[in-house]
Amino acid sequence: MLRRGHGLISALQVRQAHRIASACTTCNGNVTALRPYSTDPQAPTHNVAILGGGITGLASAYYLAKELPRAKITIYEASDRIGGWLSSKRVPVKDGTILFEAGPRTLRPSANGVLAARLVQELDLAKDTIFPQRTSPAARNRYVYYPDHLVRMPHPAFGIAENVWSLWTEPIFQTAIWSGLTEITKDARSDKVEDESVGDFFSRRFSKTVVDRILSAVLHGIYAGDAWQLSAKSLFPGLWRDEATAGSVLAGVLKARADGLEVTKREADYLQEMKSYAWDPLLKATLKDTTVFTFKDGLGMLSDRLVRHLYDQSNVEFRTSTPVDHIALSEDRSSVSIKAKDAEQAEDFTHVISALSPSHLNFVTKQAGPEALVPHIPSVTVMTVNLYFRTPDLNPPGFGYVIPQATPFENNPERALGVVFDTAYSPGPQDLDLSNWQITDADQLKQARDQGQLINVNDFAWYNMPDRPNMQDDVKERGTKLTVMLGGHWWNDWPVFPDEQEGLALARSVVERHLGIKEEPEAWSVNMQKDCIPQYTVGHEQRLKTAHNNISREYKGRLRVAGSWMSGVGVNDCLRSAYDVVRGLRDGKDGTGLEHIGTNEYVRLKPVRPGRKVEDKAETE
Ligand SMILES: C=Cc1c2[nH]c(c1C)Cc1[nH]c(c(CCC(=O)O)c1C)Cc1[nH]c(c(C)c1CCC(=O)O)Cc1[nH]c(c(C)c1C=C)C2
Repeated sequence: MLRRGHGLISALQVRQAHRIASACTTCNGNVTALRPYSTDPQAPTHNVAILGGGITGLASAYYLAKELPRAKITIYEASDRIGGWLSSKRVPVKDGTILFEAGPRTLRPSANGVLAARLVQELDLAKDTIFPQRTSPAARNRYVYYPDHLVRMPHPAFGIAENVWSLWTEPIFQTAIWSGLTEITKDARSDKVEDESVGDFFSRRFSKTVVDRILSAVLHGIYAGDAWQLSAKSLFPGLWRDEATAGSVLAGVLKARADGLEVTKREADYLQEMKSYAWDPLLKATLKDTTVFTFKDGLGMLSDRLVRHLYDQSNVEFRTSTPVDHIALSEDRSSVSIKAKDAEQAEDFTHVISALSPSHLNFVTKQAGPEALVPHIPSVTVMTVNLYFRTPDLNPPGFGYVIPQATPFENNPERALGVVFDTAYSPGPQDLDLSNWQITDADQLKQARDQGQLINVNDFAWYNMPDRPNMQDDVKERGTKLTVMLGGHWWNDWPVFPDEQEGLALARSVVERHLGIKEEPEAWSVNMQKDCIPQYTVGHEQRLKTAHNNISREYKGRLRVAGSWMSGVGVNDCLRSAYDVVRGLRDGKDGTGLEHIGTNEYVRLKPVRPGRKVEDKAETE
């Protein structure tokens, strides 16, 4: 069995271990001197095992330590690495180092993302955060590749003329306006329809062309999934309900504008709670000006910082390289025993939080097949290929582009899902040069900082006005960094996936065809993210209800679940499910983490009055 210190060392990449060693006041820079686990003088109230050391497991441990400070917490992770899909690495290039993200790369500070923003404050990450402004091209310019070129999606900031011209002339928008205008005239679905695919739902309400050319692109960018398989009820619960209650999606949206948005009671309570948070005023102001944010060493900084924070808690133990073989409820139902693969004996815990995928959970509960604890939830594999080119500005300014299902095969034979323009998220060497600044008076900026005011330079909000902005790519000359996303549902039936060299060749072929980039990349990285995105296919809600009933019946509140397979596949959603599962445990309910699924209690939020700023709206909602 691994003790706390040993577990930590093997848990982290060398870079992480060094960071922790230097940050930990009790370690004297020597990782082997990290103190072993020590118990609280007062008996622990709960003895909780967390299965899985990805972002959900880490966040669950974090919220547990906060909400139940006397709980003993043990984190089991099968691999020798903590952090799961969050995977950032620094790569050398000729004139410095650049940062490659294999998985998610940005976070939104709204809705479930308020939790991420709170972690920025609580883990003292604000000074390492990069805040692209909501007016920046990274935030505004989003492209879709259809049928053979990039189309910039309309945005109020581009003006009526450009937006109308684009809507009128681009084939991607064919039928979009007319189907939007006539949506309200279409019959509502029958009460008997329990769920249907996003494709079927939007085809009925709007048009098939809208699904194939626009919506499927959006779904690629989030789920890497197939519009004709994903569930309308689970992905668009608000619109699904609008059709049932208001007769049409448009009528529902108009009603929400007039009378206020209808949300579940649980959601309203969460939003209320988020509103009362004690924000650092400067961070709050900075976040209001931001739609996405990231960190100077990538999103991996979030998991690193969580690990460091947890390590400092005497009641938290990491067990890495420790796959769990099975778990079982004790006969008197007072505990769950966990048997790790190489352990001689099982260990008892009062509660277990599983941050595992459904198939892993079924494996450890020995309830797979027809007896599965959690019904099968499919997932897709995404290959991300990071490319770094010496020449700057090889892509148009913006966030990147997604490729819809309707893009003809000859224009996307690689079956790419999209390309992210990573250089847009981070200041570059040009931002160090004062003469490049939109505001050049540094003294004035510093004065503003001292008064706690927000400081924006070029496209970024500079939290606390550092002498040097946070940059992901530490280079003398700016280059172009892109990530090509391949696979997803396109690879569903493939018996084998491309290897590294094939992935690189596919990605280069994509950027040559779509962006005209023929240059040899100076650095690259191919990352196979096997089964990384769960697919909420038609009937997903029913599967979650079944899972809830099974877990509740078999484990009587002793086993609870969290993760990306239930109510959202993003990092923010993982944080939210961790937050909720811990609060369920704290409140002592006989919950599973899935008790909210299909709840029918709705409340109406206050309507947003015209003229009110969007950001104020986000905060209230
Ligand atoms: C590994 C690839 C991923 C793809 N989607 C996700 C991942 C991790 C998950 C995801 N992506 C987005 C959302 C919406 C919520 C949000 O936080 O914005 C979710 C849940 C949006 C998004 N899509 C792309 C980016 C850069 C973002 C912002 C969030 C992030 O950094 O992941 C680009 C993109 N992601 C995927 C594809 C195919 C794609 C194409 C350009 C798949």
